[in-house]
Amino acid sequence: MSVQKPRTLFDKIWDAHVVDTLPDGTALLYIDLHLTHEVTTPQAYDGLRAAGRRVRRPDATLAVVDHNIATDDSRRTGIVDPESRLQVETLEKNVAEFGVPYIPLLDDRQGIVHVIGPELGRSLPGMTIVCGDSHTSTHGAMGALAFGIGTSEVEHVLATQTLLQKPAKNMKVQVDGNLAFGCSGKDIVLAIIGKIGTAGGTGHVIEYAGDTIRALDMAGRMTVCNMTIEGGARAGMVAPDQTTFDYVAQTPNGPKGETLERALAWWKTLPSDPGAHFDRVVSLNAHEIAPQVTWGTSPEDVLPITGIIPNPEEAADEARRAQLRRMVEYMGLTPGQRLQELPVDVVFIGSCTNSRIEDIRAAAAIAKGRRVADGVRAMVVPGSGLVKKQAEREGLDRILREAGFEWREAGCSMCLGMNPDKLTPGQRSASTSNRNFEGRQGPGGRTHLLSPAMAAAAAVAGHLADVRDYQPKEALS
Ligand SMILES: CC(C)[C@H](C(=O)O)[C@@H](O)C(=O)O
Ligand code: SF4
Repeated sequence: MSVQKPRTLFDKIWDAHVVDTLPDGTALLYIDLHLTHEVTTPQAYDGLRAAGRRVRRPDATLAVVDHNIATDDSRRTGIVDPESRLQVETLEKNVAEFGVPYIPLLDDRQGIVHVIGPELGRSLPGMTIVCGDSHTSTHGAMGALAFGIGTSEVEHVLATQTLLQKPAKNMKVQVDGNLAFGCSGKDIVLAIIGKIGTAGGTGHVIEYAGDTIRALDMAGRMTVCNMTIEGGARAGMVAPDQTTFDYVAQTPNGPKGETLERALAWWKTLPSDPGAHFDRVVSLNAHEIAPQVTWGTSPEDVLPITGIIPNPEEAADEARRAQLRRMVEYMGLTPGQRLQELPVDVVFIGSCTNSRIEDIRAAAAIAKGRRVADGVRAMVVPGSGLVKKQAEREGLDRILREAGFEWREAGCSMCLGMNPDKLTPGQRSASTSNRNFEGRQGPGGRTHLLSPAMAAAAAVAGHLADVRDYQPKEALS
């Protein structure tokens, strides 16, 4: 009798989706869900049109607009910027022509593609999920194999519902122990990237394991998987468990009844087998994680909030010294300065990393009974219309507005400079997004990445602050 080799979660999903394998190991994978947005689809549809092809499975494809749209009332009267307007109009024309389901801008379900997939119950355990967007790794939190693809691959998936993929190596990131007050999924993933570096996951799919990960809610797991891509890995995933199943059961479009029962029977077989081989294992102790904040222009340049700006001259080699000098200069910093002394101009709570209801609750808990500091612009941008409605039902919008935060409509917003929400040159932001390279939030803008609770603390303090000094004053409700 042959005994099957123990397999990882990644191996199992991969094996279940292989249509064919080439001698070099490259596989043609079946794709269960193709999420799409306005930025990376125009050429793909042009390609289909030129070849006279149709979309193979519109029912397994979903389109939404998120990057190029305004997050204030102006969205109701049309997009002002001609380039952004063209992107959105092009998507609308393409989905109509090819019969692809589309969530329009003014629909309640509209939102950031990586928020709405799980929320609607479209991103499910065991699936292969792709999108022409690097942060597709977010959906791995569902126990799915989810990764970003390029525009030519978008065309390939639209036409065939399959994708060519080289096999990846397995990496396990094991996090154990209780998280301290003020720490969240964001602090975990920033600490991981600080440890492994932005190239640390190259060629690997990361499975997050350990009791700290198990204790995270789905939003926390999505935050961790979301930033996996910033650690260089191809995808991040968390094995599905009761937390996942309970989440799926309450989604509007997830499987129900007997279909759900059958799905559950398979989903429960997905977690990595005991003894499954991981090419690399990295371990972290949650007790050692303090609230994190990036100081430089890469997510790996991260420190506990109690840290000080490093001195570039102390770096080991000239290349790193030059890099650090440039970062210190661009970010307008002085070596030896305490992170907590840095005044912020803008606080952005949003993005596919941290715009779910749990993130907004975390920010509101710190903001309640406090005021945004004078001269600080603080904005909260829910990840979807449904998150926004839920927050409003809970009265979180009122708490945040009373504290002086702007309460906006769903979209990518100030995560990237592709819509009216931008930093102006020299502005410093505390941002719950995932990228901090030069100009990411607008030309000349300076970004510090942190968690929603830390962002709210910065907003009320007027400078980067330790959320542990800003314990909630009152319960949320
Ligand atoms: C516009 C899109 C292609 C891009 C990505 O792939 O990540 C964007 O979402 C981002 O976060 O920079
Ligand atoms: S919120 Fe930011 S990271 Fe996420 S998809 Fe939009 S632009 Fe990309």
